[in-house]
Order: sequence, then structure tokens, then C-alpha cells
Amino acid sequence: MYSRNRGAIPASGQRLLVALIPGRFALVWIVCFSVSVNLLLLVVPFYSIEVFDRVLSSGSVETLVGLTVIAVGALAFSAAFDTFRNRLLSRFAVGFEHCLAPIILEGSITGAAPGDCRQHDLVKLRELRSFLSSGTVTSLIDAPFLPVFILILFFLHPWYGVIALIGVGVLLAMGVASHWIARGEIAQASQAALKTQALLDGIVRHSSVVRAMGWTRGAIRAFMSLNDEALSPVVRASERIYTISAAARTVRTILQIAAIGCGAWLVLQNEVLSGSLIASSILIARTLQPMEGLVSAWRALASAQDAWTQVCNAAMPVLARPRKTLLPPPSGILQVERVTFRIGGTQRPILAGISFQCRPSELIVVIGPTGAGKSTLLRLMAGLERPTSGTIRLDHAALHTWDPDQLGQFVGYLPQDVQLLDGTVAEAIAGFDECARDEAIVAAAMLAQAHEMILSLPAGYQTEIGRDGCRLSGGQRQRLGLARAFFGDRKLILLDEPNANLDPDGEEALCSAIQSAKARGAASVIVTHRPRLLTIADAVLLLRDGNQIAFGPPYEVLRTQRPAPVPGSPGPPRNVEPQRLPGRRVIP
Ligand SMILES: Nc1ncnc2c1ncn2[C@@H]1O[C@H](COP(=O)(O)OP(=O)(O)OP(=O)(O)O)[C@@H](O)[C@H]1O
Repeated sequence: MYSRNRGAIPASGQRLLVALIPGRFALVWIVCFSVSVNLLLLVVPFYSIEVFDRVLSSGSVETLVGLTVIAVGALAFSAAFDTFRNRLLSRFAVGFEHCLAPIILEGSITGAAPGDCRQHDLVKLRELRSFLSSGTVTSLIDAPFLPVFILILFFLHPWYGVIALIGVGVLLAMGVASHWIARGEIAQASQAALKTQALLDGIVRHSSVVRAMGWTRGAIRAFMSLNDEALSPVVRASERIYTISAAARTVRTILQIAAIGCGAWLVLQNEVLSGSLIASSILIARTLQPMEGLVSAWRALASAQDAWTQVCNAAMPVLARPRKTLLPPPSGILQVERVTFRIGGTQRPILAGISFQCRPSELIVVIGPTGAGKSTLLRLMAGLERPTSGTIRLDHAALHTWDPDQLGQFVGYLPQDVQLLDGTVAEAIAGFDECARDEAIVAAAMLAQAHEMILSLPAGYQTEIGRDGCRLSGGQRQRLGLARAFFGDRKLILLDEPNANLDPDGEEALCSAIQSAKARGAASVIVTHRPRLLTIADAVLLLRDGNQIAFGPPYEVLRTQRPAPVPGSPGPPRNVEPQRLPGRRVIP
């Protein structure tokens, strides 16, 4: 079965997952209702036997009326039980999704779930939910009653039983064949569908770039070609399954005719009464119909099995994670100890042996050329990645020992691309903090010098900013991102090029916001390519090719990195601020 090469899931893990599902005891009721529905299905064949063999021979109208009332009553009960069973199944399916969706989502957000297509795990969960409330599941639940029907057929006459057994065997073989045929195609289609979805996400997300660069037709062509790739195995599998399904229908009809012919012959031989002829043909139809349904249900079954494997793979790492003890609020002592980071099995580390410390009220500015590893270092300090070796500590506790949500309350992180949540300005600042007070939101906006800008927006703090803040300018987005980073009681502020889109006024505002954060006792680490922040920094960390070239007071680091003056040249003027950061272009 296709499982994104994630390896087998231990049966104990699957049991653990199933044990979490609420309402699983409803399954007992579902089975009870199924037993009742299937037993009540026997009413029609027995009614036929009684009518043909007793009423017609005795001519008793009272018996006929009595039998009819009983049969209709039993069928009414059967319909009611069937309804209850389906309702329970659909509620169980909703409970199933409701229970597992938060786990899967947590895996996607925290990166606990393996694989690069985590957003599809929720889609797979939804597929499973609709499978659970589908007719395929009721057919599967009904399947164990087939032996009962076959036994009754044997009881009516052994030949009826033999015909039913042959039918079940042939249809079962056809079902298995369709499963084998569909298996490879479904795996292929599933992989291609993931690729198509990823491409579609990219095109929709960057639709303005696609439009501006004149790539619309190209994007459509690329999408259609991948979509065709995803559809063709589905079409191939469907065509083969339809062929087998049609053959199965023919086999069933032929066997039903055979049963009637055999019954008629047995009546002529006086081996059975005519009532049993009718009863046996009804019972054979009841036996073979679900089997025929299972032939086309194999594909749904294979897809559900694939979805279950993916859901288990996504949920297990989250369930296996130990609960973390909540630590006291930190004061903001950040220690980076011999940190090395490499991705996958790559030889060259992105960061190698980085060590420094940042105390409360200190500001460290990280500089270095493009690709030096500055953003990666910030991601590690925000706890988004774990060092390959070495440790990063906040108040002496390694970051991975903090509860991620608790740690997040004390870390204000602004990535290079601001990434604002869709919603209002206030929501973009407070995020998913349900207890956020308006005063705290406004205070953060004021600290980031974004308050005036927000008030100038059409609906102030209630202005909808659109997906990723698309209705705001780059500078406005950056100021909102800053306000979000300062929102709440942050003890560690991590900003990745916060002044990239800021004008000189914005940069001054950023400096005063950082001074306020310093005054509050927050430790700050800021990546920048511009020199303004160096004037308020306590220390500078210079990175190059993932290595720590220098760390110390700004003037020392910059002095050691300046090119030696050419003998005889006048040298740089003494009273001018540094205009070139080591390893970087000249700052205008
Ligand atoms: N997810 C990733 N997979 C593979 N390589 C990565 C990944 N993230 C970063 N890198 C590599 O790590 C190196 C450092 O990247 P990083 O973004 O940290 O640099 P940077 O110093 O912040 O650069 P810039 O100043 O341009 O933002 C780069 O060579 C980059 O290609």
C-alpha cells in the first residue's frame, strides 16, 4: 500500500489512535442494529414460503392478512434500524474527524509529522470521514451475515447453498482482482495528486507574479499536464474496475437465473415446494448483491487504507511526544553553545560552532553576507529548528525542553518575509491569543510606531488586511509584523531584517522600539544589512559561510573587518559612521 515511504506503523500505535476516538462504543450499537437489519431481511423469504406453501394450499385469507401485517411491521422495524445505524455511523465519522483533526493539525504546525505534504494529511482525514459514513462500510458490516444466508439456503436445499457458495467465491475472486489492479494506479494517482495540489497552491499564492510575468498560460499548461498525470491512473483504474464490475453483475444475474432454474427443476422433482423456490431466489439475490458491491468497493477500500496509513503516520509523532513541564517565565538569558546545523544528510553545515550569549536588556546585531546563515540562526533561536549539535538555552533550559506554546509566549519573532495572518489588523497583531486585551494590542502598535499608520487605515484596527496582508504596503506589513513581535510580555525579541522595507522615519521608530524593549529587560537579536541598528547594539555577531567570524562590541568587530589602509592613502574620515558592513554591499 502506498504510504509516502514513511515506514510501517506499529499495530500498537494504530490501537492507541483508535482508542482516542470518541463514540467508538457506538460501534457496538451499529453492530447490534446491523444484526437486527439482516435478520429482519429474512422476513421476505419466509413470508414467501408461508404464502405459497400454506396460504395458497389452505385458502385462509385471515392467515394471509396476519402474515402480511407481521411482514410489513418487521420491514418497518428493519427500516428504522437501518436509519439508526446510518445515523450512528455518520456521527461516529464526524467524531472521528473531530478527534484526530487537532492532532494532525498540531503535527503540521509543529513540524512533528514527517514528509513534505503535511497539509494533505487533513485532506486524507476528511476522505476517511466520508468513507466511514459511506455505503461501502455498511456493505462490509453486512458481509459477516452472508454465512447465515448461505446456511439457510443449504437448509432449504443443498443445491441452493452450492449455487450461493459458487457465486460468493467467484465474486470474491473478482473483488480481489480489482483490488490488485487498482492498487498500483491508486498509489500513482495519489502521488500525482499531491504534486498537482502543491503546484496549484503555488500558482494561487503567487498569482500576481504569475500574471505580471505573463506566465498565466504557462501556469495553466503546467497545471493541466500534472492534472492529466494525476487523472490518467484514476481513469485507467476506473476503466478496469468498471469492466470487472460489469462482469460481476453478469455473473450474479446468471447465478440468480441458475438458482431459479435449479429451483424449478427441484419443484418438478418434488424435492422442494414452490415457496422455497421464491425464498431461495430472494436469499441468493441478498447474498450476491453485497458481494457484487464489494467488487467496486475495493477501490474505495484501498484509498481508505492509504488514507488511514497517512493519518496514522501524521498523528503518531504528536501522540508519542512527551508532555513538557511548564517552566517559570524566563528573564531572557539566551545562550548559544557550539551550535552546528545541517539539513538532511548534507556534508556542509549551514551553521558551524556558533557560540555567544545575550543577556536581558542586551541587543546583538547579526551581520554577514547573503547565505551566511543569519536567518537560519534566528530560526534556531526561535525554536523552529533544532540544532544538529550544540544547544540553545533560554534561562538555562534547552529550547527543545520548553513547551512550544509556552516558549512562543515569551519570544517575539519576525521572519524575513513578514507572513501576516489573514484577518483584521488587531487579529494580525494578537494572532490566536484568545485573551488578548485591546490595550495590549494598541500598546504593541505604539511600541512599533505603527499606531498612527493603523489609525489612517479605512477601518483602523478593524481593517481587513487580506491574505498575507496583501492590502498593505511592504512598510506597513513590516510595521505590523514588528507590533506582533512586541505584543505581550516578550523576553526574547528576534527580528530578521526588520528595517528592510522601512523609510528613515520607520528605522528611527524601530530603534526607539528596541530601546523600549531593552529598557523592559528583553534580550534582542536582530539580523540587519543596514548600519543604523549598529549604533544601539551591545554586540555584533559576524557570520560568513555559516562560521562565526567575530563576536564582540560593534566598534571592535567592524574595526577588525575593515580593509587595512593602503600606505600613503588618507584613510577613512574618523567622524563618519560605518557605511559598509563586512562582506556586504555599500549602504546608500
Ligand atoms: N530549508 C533549507 N534547505 C536547504 N538549504 C537551506 C535551507 N534553508 C537555508 N538553507 C541554506 O542555508 C544557507 C544560509 O541560509 P540563510 O537564509 O540562513 O542565509 P542568510 O544569511 O539569512 O541570507 P540572507 O542575508 O540572504 O537572508 C544558504 O546557503 C541556504 O541555501
